[in-house]
Amino acid sequence: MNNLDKLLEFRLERGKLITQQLLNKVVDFNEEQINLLLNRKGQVIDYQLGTLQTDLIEGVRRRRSKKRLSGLRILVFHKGKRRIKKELVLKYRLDNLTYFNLNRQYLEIIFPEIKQGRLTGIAKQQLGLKEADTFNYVDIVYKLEEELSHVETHQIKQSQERAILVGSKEESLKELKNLTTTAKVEVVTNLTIRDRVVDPAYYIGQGKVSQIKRTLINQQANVIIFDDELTPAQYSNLEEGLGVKVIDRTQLILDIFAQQAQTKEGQLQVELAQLKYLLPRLIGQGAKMSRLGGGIGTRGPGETKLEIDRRRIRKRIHRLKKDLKKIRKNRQLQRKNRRHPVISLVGYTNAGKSTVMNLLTKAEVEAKGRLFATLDSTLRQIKLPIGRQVIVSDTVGFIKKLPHDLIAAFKATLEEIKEANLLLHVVDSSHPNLKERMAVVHDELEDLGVLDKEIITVFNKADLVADNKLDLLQRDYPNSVVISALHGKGKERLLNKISSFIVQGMIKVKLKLSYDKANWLDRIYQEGRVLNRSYDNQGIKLEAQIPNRLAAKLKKYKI
Ligand SMILES: Nc1nc2c(ncn2[C@@H]2O[C@H](COP(=O)(O)OP(=O)(O)OP(=O)(O)O)[C@@H](O)[C@H]2O)c(=O)[nH]1
Ligand SMILES: [Mg+2]
Repeated sequence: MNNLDKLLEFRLERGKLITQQLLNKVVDFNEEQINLLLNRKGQVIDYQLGTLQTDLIEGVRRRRSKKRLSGLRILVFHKGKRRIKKELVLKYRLDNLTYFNLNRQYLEIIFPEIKQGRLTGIAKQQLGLKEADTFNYVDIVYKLEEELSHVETHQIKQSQERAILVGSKEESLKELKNLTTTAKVEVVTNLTIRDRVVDPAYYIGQGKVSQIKRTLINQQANVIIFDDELTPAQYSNLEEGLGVKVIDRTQLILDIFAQQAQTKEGQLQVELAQLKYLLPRLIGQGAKMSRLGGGIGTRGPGETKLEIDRRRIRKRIHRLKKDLKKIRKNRQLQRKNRRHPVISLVGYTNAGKSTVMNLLTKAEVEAKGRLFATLDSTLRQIKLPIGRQVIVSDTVGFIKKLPHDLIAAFKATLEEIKEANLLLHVVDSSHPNLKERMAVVHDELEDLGVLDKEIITVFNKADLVADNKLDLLQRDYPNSVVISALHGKGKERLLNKISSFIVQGMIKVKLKLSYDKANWLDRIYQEGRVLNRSYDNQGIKLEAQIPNRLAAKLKKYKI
């Protein structure tokens, strides 16, 4: 047995990058460079001396599934000179490529980087020997493989999509048009179906189907967007009958959500909602799983799409739920430690919530004038003129016919509302249908079980509305404020209204705290307002306006 062949007897503990024993052996050989090929079980499969060459891995049987990494990694021992072979990592989908510097005793680990289910580059990490001992690389491999299994449900090919909109109500169609433009898709025309001749198989009557067909050709459109939710059968019939991609309102909204989700949590939520929506639509379609192409931009049943089976989607859904749970738990913890009252901005999409948030906090929350510009709740702390700190949270906008599944998917954002002490219902007062929109928001709030909370109605965009209309609104809604967030008008009125609500929940107390209880002082300052304070040799005397809750805790210090 060649002396070096002894290396093949090595088996590292699963997940370990390197062990002292292996290192000792390698040092014994005193070679310039030794490259080892290992499997995920930790067995050394092959070795090579000198510069790292492809043939170390070339002949080895690898996993074929593109949805996993190869299960192989390369460990290189070198004495300072090395050239990182990034292409090896990508070509062979290595779990990682690790360089150990024998002179300086540290590791460089090269992991593949995966985005949207594809290997896109590499990520580097350095570790000392000690850290390496507790480092489990397999954890990372699993994370990466998770990413590899990402199901692509969304891909917009901007400027290529030309859509025909189909719906039965004028007003709703207008909104659908807005949504479509927000999704960066061109609307070529819309068709209203009035006295609908219903053919359950097609959702619309046969006559309409032929009309759409003609319009498709005349207008060179390639997508049809329906204002209502379609059943799986209607989808597949319509797609077959019309020969173009068919999308419904829910999918369109999901598409927009997918484009606009910013945070990890938001992205996970959207993906979950998309998959949940798609899953039942795959069932019963047999081989025609083209729906997986999902939203806009995907044309026809691409062969690769067919490979994606339901089992994988279910697995992904499971994983997403787990990840979201983790994130939410974290959030809850943060929330528990929160001492300040929370004020949530709610309202119809595009009402100006984020602009109000900006006005109140001077923060740069995205206020874009697109629908659903805000998908993740954003929190900011502000100090009211009465000296009290509060947290303001911006949330995702409501919309008519927002599918319930979606509401559920956005639970985390909406949970913020459940925790709120006060809701600011922001209304675009310039909108002709503002009352209907207010009702939509109320319905959703009712569903969330938060209607018992104090609500201040904020009539925004006052600059666009005649004074007499504003007067009427204020008469109808006594607990309201008129503002123009964009122009900074009415900020004081709004702050005063919020302050008076906050003060309602507070009482004035006189306290005496001995110096060893002075730590309460912090809390009193944070949550309340100190009106008077004096010191003597026994302690601190205070007069303060504090929340009832806190007052109860401080009962024994009352004077
Ligand atoms: N004229 C006028 N426009 C306003 C006012 N407040 C907001 N806007 C505009 O209304 C549009 C929507 O504002 P946002 O603050 O993004 O609305 P939002 O409610 O946060 O919308 P989503 O996050 O999509 O639900 C933007 O173009 C704002 O500039 C206002 O007081 N007057
Ligand atoms: Mg917003």
